Amino acid sequence: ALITKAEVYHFDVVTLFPEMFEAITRHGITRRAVELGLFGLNSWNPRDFTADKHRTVDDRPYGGGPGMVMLPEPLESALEAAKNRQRKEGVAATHTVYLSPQGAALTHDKVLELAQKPGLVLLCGRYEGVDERLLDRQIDEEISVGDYVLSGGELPAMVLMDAIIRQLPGVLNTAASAEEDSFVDGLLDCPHYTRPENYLGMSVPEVLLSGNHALIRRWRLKQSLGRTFLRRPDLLTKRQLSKEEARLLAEFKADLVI
Ligand SMILES: Nc1nonc1C(=O)NC1CCNCC1
Repeated sequence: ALITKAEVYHFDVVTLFPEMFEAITRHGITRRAVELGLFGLNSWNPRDFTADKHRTVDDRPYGGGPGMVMLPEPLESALEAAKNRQRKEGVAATHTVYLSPQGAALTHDKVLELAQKPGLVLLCGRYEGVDERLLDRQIDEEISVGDYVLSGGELPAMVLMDAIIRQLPGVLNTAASAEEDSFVDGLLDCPHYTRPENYLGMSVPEVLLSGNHALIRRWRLKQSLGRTFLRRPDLLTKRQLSKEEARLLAEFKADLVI
């Protein structure tokens, strides 16, 4: 098939720790994607937008209490610089996401939705958080990667970026996108095996050595259904099962030693 010129996805990240993002630009699939020019990443450090000698980016909270809050002015300037860069790169309507536990839980559907845009501005918080007036002015959407507290928004930002990058055309080869599909169709992945055939006395399920691709497909689907039932029954409530899937799940349950 003719490979169309893939558009570049533009990330502009506001962060006190830009070096952290080497975790995705210098390794693996995402490194290859940036080298192929499938996405671009610019970072904007609020410290570079301070006006005082000490390059202050945080201060004590009004109302007292522990910890510090990020000052709005350096963030405002850094976000404006980030948005200007997005517009220069041709992103007509910028979309700014703030990563925080107060955001909506990140889902695969949200990843797909954001991957359709031409780019994103990502605000990474540190300390207790960010002055609410900055968020009111600047943030289109708040997203959480889970109900636990991290030291900064950088790792959540990289989780979101990685998931988006994998959706961009030209990033995943067919094998990797097959892996993606198996996961994405709302079920947990099946078990995987590779050499040696006998590992410390443990063998590989016979069906996988049979070369019977119909049986192998069926076994894998049954394992995905069974694992989802055992480990994440909540996912099953959200997913219609085909007649074949319902039958395979029933078989899996019957095989369980109760
Ligand atoms: N969970 C999270 N999903 O997105 N961000 C998350 C987070 O824990 N952020 C920290 C919250 C405390 N201040 C520093 C940042």
